[in-house]
Amino acid sequence: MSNHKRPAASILFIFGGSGDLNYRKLSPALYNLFLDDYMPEKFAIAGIGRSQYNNEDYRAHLLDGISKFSRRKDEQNGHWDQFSQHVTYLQMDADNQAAYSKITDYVKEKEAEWGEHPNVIFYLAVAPQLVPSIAQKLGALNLCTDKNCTRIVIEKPFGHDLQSAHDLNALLGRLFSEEQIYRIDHYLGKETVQNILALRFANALFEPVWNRNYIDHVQITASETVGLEDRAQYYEKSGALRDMVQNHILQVLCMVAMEAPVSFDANEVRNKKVDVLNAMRPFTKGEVHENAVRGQYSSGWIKGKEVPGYREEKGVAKESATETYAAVKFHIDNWRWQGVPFYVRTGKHLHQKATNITLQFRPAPHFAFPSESAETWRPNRLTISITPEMDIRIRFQAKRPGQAMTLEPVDMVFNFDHQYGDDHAPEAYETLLLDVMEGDATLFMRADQVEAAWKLIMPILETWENRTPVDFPNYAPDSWGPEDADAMIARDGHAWINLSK
Ligand SMILES: NC(=O)C1=CN([C@@H]2O[C@H](COP(=O)(O)OP(=O)(O)OC[C@H]3O[C@@H](n4cnc5c(N)ncnc54)[C@H](OP(=O)(O)O)[C@@H]3O)[C@@H](O)[C@H]2O)C=CC1
Ligand SMILES: O=C1O[C@H](COP(=O)(O)O)[C@@H](O)[C@H](O)[C@H]1O
Repeated sequence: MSNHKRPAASILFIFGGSGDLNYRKLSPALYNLFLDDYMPEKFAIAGIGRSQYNNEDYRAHLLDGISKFSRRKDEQNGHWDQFSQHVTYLQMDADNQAAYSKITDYVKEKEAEWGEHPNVIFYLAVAPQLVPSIAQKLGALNLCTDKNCTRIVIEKPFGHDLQSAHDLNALLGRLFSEEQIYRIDHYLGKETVQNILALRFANALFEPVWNRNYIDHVQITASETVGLEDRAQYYEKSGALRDMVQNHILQVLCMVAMEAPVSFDANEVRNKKVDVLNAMRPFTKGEVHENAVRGQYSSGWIKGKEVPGYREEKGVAKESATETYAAVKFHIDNWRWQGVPFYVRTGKHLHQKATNITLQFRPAPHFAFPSESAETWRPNRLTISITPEMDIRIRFQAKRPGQAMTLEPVDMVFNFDHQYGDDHAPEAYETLLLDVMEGDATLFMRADQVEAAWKLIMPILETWENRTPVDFPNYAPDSWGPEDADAMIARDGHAWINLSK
């Protein structure tokens, strides 16, 4: 979030250095930061895992990931060779406290080499059950007297429910100060998500209409065409509500609904966001049915490919009740948003990969045009497309050329690619890793935010867990989800907005 300069000397220890997240996302992000001259002048990256690698093999493994997943590949111009000299592999079992001497030794070695004490960043890209034990062992190292130079980054999922998130926060709070803890939500690192703040708070144009007086309702969609993708072990215990709504969607909703921050200080922005979560109306268990819909995909076809139903996927229980789709109608009980429903939905194997937010406006107070022109009239909309399309569009009425007063909805569009070219945007993990090195936590979730989000969805989770879904599977691949979700929004006289490409 800050205007970036090069961070101070830093060592990044990546627990899970041999894992998938590091291979596909973290290493490519660090490499791109290096190419863009954002890495500190003095830096070291140490991947940690039990798998066997020497430094050379490990670097070759990461280069393979970069060649497949980085937005910029190794272009044989010597950059990779320079970057890879900063990369080391530490083979160790994170369950073994004695092995952590490898970390302290490495820090001492770098201190001696660089003649200064670096920031020490621990990135926990490991399964959530390992996090408490690693955090405890790191806490016991007492690595630096100035606490703020040690930082710990925690990947999602942060807890499985309110209680486990609370317990994890309590544990981390005993070992580190809140300023040292960076809870990742990669959506917050997306350019288009950060741009919501610019749109709202750097322009005078939108704020006067950004409220219940002008906005009829808000929709947030995060639809995916992919299915389970071999992630049964994680997803069977998670489901769409935990995987996408509790974190990404609620964080995006907060950015749409928050009050203007006084500054972009990390705590000021996060205070304003948590105010939204605290103002959101919790459901009683009796209200869940009216306000939340779950779904699970059947077998079928998507984009010309035959796919199994969720219950037939590898590692999934035959009678699995895990939802691969969730839609919820939220209410925010404050002056700005009273009476404005926020409809959110997400799902796997849906018709389109699209994450977007639409604010639909109320009609103009008086319609003075000939009655025939009402037929083509459509409500104003402001749509922010986050991924894969990256644009902001405003739909308004225009007069179609001709002698008759015929109204027609047209779009005014700001498209990131057209404006900046298509290699403009850093990946979310680039932004977030740079922020961690700089010590800027604005785009990370604070303890109270995470718990407020869990608190909100707990009644839905508990209701669903106690009631077996009788109608699963209830939507076909390549569709827009279960009919019940259409019925939920239709009861309010609305329909889901499916943007066409
Ligand atoms: N992959 C992704 O795209 C995303 C992942 N995440 C989150 O990131 C985390 C990691 O996911 P992912 O990379 O996919 O998982 P993987 O299973 O691919 O990697 C797990 C890593 O943990 C290491 N590990 C496990 N046990 C130990 C141990 N006792 N000591 C040392 N290292 C150990 C493994 O190393 P080794 O086997 O060598 O010991 C491996 O490097 C999860 O919390 C996941 O939810 C979040 C968003 C996206
Ligand atoms: O965190 C997650 O996000 C991805 C979707 O992310 P996106 O950046 O591609 O929109 C989702 O597929 C995954 O299930 C979830 O864990």
